[in-house]
Amino acid sequence: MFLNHIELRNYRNYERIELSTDSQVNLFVGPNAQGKTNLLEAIFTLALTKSHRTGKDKELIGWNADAAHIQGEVEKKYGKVKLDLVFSGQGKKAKINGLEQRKLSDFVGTLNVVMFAPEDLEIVKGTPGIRRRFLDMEIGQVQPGYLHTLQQYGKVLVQRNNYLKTASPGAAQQTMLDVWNAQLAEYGVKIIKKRQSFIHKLERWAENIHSGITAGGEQLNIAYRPSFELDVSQEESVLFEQFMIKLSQVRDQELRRGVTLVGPHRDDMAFYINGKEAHIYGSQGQQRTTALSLKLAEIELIHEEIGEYPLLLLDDVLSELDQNRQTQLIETFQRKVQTFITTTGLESVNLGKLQDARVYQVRGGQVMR
Ligand SMILES: Nc1ncnc2c1ncn2[C@@H]1O[C@H](COP(=O)(O)OP(=O)(O)OP(=O)(O)O)[C@@H](O)[C@H]1O
Repeated sequence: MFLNHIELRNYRNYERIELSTDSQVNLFVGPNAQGKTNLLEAIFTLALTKSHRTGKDKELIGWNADAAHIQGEVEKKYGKVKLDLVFSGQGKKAKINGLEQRKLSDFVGTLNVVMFAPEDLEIVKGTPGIRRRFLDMEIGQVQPGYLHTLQQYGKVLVQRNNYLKTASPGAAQQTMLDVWNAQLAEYGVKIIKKRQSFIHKLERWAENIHSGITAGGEQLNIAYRPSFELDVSQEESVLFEQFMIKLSQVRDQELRRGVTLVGPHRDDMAFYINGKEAHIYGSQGQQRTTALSLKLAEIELIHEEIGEYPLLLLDDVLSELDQNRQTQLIETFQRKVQTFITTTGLESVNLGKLQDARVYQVRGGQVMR
């Protein structure tokens, strides 16, 4: 797919810009704090209705404004689609070709993107919460129904936690808890199955790509780590039973602590290089290569799932990569993927490989060709 055009109004430090982005490779150059990341963030947000760097939508609205607007025209296999997204004090509104979408999950997935930024190293090094966010955002892009299930699970989790905090001992309490348990397990198992399938496919691509980048020197494996011992390859009905048994086993502990101790909200995933966990034993370079392999794998995975390549957004990462990894990255996208790159200077970019790039200067919320 291809982003033809983007328009921002009161989005972070952009009061108003209209940009035609009709080139395969778009390079945004400028000093620090001028709005380069904000621009990529806007494209990412137009795809997922959420920023990659904040969970607080309010931060996206320009300081002197009440609402932020992002509009874009996307060229897809079946034709052009116009996307509109508005953030305001009342929440967010999303339109596809002028038609307001009742559920945001119906909007997500129209535009697909893969972002690679320095902080992606945290997917390998950081906390389980960062990996869950990565999983959820990526699965949600290709299977919008997943986000709906995730929301339902989140609602049950909040209510169940509230109940656990206030419950007094007795038979009535057990009956009520049984109701919450069944709902938690029903949505939880759906999430677990989707995560398992996504990680399995991601591993297939990432293993290959990683081996290519390291000239066959390193084998990358990815493992799903559910919050309790579970054979995730089993059918949903079997997993449901196992989940319910686990909930009954941790019941007293949960009542004491007033919080749900097992379920997808505590899942994790692990990366192994030549059999050793990258998080613990990997060098900074190996961890960075792992993050890069993951991102490149995502591009292929999205293509496999939806039949079109996503946009690739590279935020200030080229200068961090050595020549070999830069070449691998450029060669991957040059053939098939529309790419948006930010950099503070062209000297760190392998321009020989980016002959047809369109270069834009970014200064204080203005973008010039
Ligand atoms: N809601 C907002 N309203 C107005 N300006 C904002 C808002 N949020 C951030 N900014 C401004 O945006 C600028 C940062 O832009 P951005 O993060 O895109 O920088 P950048 O060009 O990518 O720089 P770097 O190369 O350092 O990453 C800062 O000047 C910041 O004050």
